[in-house]
Amino acid sequence: MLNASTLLLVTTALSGVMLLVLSSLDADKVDGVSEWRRANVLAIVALLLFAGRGVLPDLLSIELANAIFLGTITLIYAGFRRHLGLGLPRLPLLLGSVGAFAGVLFFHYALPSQGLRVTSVSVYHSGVCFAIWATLPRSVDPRLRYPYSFTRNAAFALGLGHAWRGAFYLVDAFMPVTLLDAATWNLVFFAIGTLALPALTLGAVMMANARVLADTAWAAEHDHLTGAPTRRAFFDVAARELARAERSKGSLGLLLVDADHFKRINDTYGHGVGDQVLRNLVERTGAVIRKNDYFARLGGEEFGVLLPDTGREAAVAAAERLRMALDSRSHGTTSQAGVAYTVSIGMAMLEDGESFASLMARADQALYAAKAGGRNRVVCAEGGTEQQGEASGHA
Ligand SMILES: Nc1nc2c(ncn2[C@@H]2O[C@H](COP(=O)(O)OP(=O)(O)OP(=O)(O)O)[C@@H](O)[C@H]2O)c(=O)[nH]1
Repeated sequence: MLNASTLLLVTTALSGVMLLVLSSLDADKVDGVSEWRRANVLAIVALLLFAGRGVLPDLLSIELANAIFLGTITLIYAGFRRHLGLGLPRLPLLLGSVGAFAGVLFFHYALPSQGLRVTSVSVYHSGVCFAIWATLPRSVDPRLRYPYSFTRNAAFALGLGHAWRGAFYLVDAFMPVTLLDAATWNLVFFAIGTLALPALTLGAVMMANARVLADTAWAAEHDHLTGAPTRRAFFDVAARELARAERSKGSLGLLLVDADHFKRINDTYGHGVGDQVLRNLVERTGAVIRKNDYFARLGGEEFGVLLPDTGREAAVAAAERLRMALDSRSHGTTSQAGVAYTVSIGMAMLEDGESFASLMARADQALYAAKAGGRNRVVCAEGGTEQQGEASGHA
């Protein structure tokens, strides 16, 4: 038969399991994990003290147990705030927890009422659960959506549960209640009180795992130096765009962008400045291309831009606009790296039934022609051969 003592032991075991799961996460890499861990350690201590009611002195099984339990929910909340990069509203938490603990003391020694002690503690727990619910954002990266909505919903349900628990014991404030009583309502409210922590920790673990996976996926798809998408991501997007263009009989343009005399920049100013030039190139390109265009670092100082749904003329104009935006000499400024640089661009338009490898090869030939033609220019490939000078820039 289920009774409160069994529930206490099950919840203690659950907190132990949560602690083990949290230990598998790197606290240095995931913000909030150390707070969640400490909360579960404290929960185990508090639950064991609650279970010792009648055996241990009241000071331990009531005052100390409740004080620690107030600390656990506070730490869980602190973990969520830190995980989201937010500061902690210390004053409301301090006032709330001190108020709840004062209630425990008052309704133990001044006006003894087990029910009102439960109400004092429940009001604080309810407030913190609603604060967690309000803190977690609704719109997040799709990869984080499920863990966030699970945790928000759990926090909201627990906030309601605690509020109900507080109100229930407020109404029957002076009825003799024993916390470890097996009465049905008592058990339900007891479960709400004790299972809140494992439920919120489960949400926290799911959020932390999703964050680690999302960060890993981001790192695999983005270049460490410039933050631009990688060659691998570029080819994935290119395959999708090629299929889409074929299906809708739409047009697809490709630009290969290569920094001019980059070796000279490295040799003259050092690799650090070369790196800054690459970052600057990525930043400026991001500001010039349209939202629908896709830009990636293909390797070294070479970049690719996919121009979906773009006709030839518009693609030429986009390439020329990009070349000019990257030519710091043309508007009399230098890059943030402190050195002027230019780029050459090879452009090709997808032809009927053409593979992406062939499109790349034609854009590459056009880029080669742009370099051979004096650099700082755009050359467009035409069918199997490139057309020089159609949109050439200044040499
Ligand atoms: N600083 C820095 N340099 C890089 C990076 N990746 C590649 N490079 C350098 O880029 C230079 C490319 O040199 P080249 O292929 O000779 O081309 P280039 O000097 O730009 O000459 P053109 O392309 O013909 O105008 C090499 O010196 C590489 O070491 C990087 O991430 N950072």
